[in-house]
Amino acid sequence: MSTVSPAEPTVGADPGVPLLAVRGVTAGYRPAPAPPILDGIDFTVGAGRRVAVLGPNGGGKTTLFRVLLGELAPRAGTVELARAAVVPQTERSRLDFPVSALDVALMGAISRLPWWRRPGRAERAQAREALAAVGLGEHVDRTFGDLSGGQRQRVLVARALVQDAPVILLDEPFSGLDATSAALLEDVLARLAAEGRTLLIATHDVQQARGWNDLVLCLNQQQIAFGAPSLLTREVLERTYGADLVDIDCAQHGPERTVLPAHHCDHDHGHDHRP
Ligand SMILES: Nc1ncnc2c1ncn2[C@@H]1O[C@H](COP(=O)(O)OP(=O)(O)OP(=O)(O)O)[C@@H](O)[C@H]1O
Repeated sequence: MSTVSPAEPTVGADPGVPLLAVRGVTAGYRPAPAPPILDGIDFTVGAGRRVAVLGPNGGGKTTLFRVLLGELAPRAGTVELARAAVVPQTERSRLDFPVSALDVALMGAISRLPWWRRPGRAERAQAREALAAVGLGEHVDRTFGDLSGGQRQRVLVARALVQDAPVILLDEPFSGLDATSAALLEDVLARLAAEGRTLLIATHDVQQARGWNDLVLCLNQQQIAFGAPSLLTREVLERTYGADLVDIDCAQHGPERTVLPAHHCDHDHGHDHRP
């Protein structure tokens, strides 16, 4: 499923009917001859899969998501997907708007409704259901900005559920969450995958990606590798993270886990400790 030759970026195909197919994509913010931000991206993913999208800062994870959402047209190549919803980084959400968790989840209905229809009773019921599905049934009327980071992240997952998209893109959803909040979110994501949704999850946590035992996509402007987490060898991690890779000798990572991206060691800092 994977090779790691730099001259020949990995082309990956997840067996089964693809829900998402990215074929030979090159993309950038400025036209050629400016170098592209992403080059030679080529993978397919079937239903019900979690894909950990790994890469250094500036490696192109968010840019790939923008291409998948149709916000950035590729310079070359094609993207085929039914419909995608995005769960953005919560730090980028406005927290000073006086909106409730229900209001935020309800925003997911707007993209599905014709322009003349405002969300009504059916959509409100759906938003409540989505909030209950992410474990926030008791918090529908709470102000979004007053919720913890983990709760806000789950409200944004509920909004994506209301959009009813088969593919959900999550941009570093675990960033800043403490262990309890991260575990709650992990459970929600595992359930969504079990229901047949495909999740692309940008993360800096290589160990977490290994733990899911699903799929990993390693990006460093080029596609370094795509396939099962077993491909996360030292060589692949070196090519993915380059200078960001550090040798770890702390006991918690075990003797076989001697290299990790630098962010991994920082991921306990700055946590929001409300679940
Ligand atoms: N709107 C933009 N216009 C021009 N360049 C951009 C724009 N957005 C991102 N870039 C550049 O594209 C490159 C890839 O950025 P991107 O945000 O996709 O990386 P990332 O892997 O998501 O990084 P991080 O882990 O830091 O979020 C970076 O060099 C960045 O400066």
